[in-house]
Amino acid sequence: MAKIVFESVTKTFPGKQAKGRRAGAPGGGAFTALDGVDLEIRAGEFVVVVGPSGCGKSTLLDLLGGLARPTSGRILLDGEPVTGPGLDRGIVFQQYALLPWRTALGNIEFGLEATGVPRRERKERAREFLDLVGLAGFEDRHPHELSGGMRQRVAIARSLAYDPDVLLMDEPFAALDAQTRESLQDELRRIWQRTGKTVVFITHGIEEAVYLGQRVAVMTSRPGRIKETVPVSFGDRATGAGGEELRSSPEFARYRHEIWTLLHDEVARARQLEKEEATV
Ligand SMILES: Nc1ncnc2c1ncn2[C@@H]1O[C@H](COP(=O)(O)OP(=O)(O)OP(=O)(O)O)[C@@H](O)[C@H]1O
Repeated sequence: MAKIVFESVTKTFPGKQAKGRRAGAPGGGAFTALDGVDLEIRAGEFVVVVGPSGCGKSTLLDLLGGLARPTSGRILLDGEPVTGPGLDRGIVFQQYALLPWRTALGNIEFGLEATGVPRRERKERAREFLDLVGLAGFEDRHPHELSGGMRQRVAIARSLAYDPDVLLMDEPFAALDAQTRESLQDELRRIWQRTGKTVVFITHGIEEAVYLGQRVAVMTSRPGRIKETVPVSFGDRATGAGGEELRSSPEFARYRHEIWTLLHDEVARARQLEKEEATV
């Protein structure tokens, strides 16, 4: 049984740009962000979702996180429909969403308070996860005393600490500089391999998608659907190859080109749509 199933998931929002002639706006004031999304994700799989701006990637993740409900269709998690947020899913956003008045350790502990873990155990577990993301020694720093990359590490540790089965990540590294982003990508892959979590990761970056994903799901422009999913595997990953070696390999370039080609038409279509809207 698949861990996560999207079954003909459609999401419309009321009252936005009701231009009858557009596919994304069927009239009556409704705006269709997602239209018949079908996707299955296996337990322990790392799936990356890419698509043009505004195609509904975040909406897809919000629905899976239970932060919003589909207009039609359903999302199953372990065979059960998702009806709201739950501790079985951890979410990491682009913005760190850390509590500024709490230390790094305190922020991770905060995530555990809702789970009923006893206080002493909370502290221990928070330390363990701070260690896992490479921040041992930074327990007592407040968010403003940490770099962007470190803050995002704390956010990841906070999501992992309460041991969700599924990690949902919405462009978590987008605001970081290239070097920090690449080192966090390595870190995330290592954590994923070690913990066996199911990861659904959204990005704009084709290279990031190829580097991270076991499968890359490419979405159409608005209204969003899954256009194609591309399985990604590198022969030498098993031998521990990563970083520059992998990024500069011919296999990597082939995947990057394949996904770029799939995205290209969709991005052009999305731009055209934006232009038309700006002139109406
Ligand atoms: N609560 C809402 N009410 C109305 N429209 C919304 C709402 N949330 C999202 N939308 C619209 O739905 C569409 C899809 O938005 P979404 O944020 O999911 O796209 P995205 O692919 O994540 O975009 P980006 O890549 O730019 O972050 C957009 O046109 C957005 O304006």
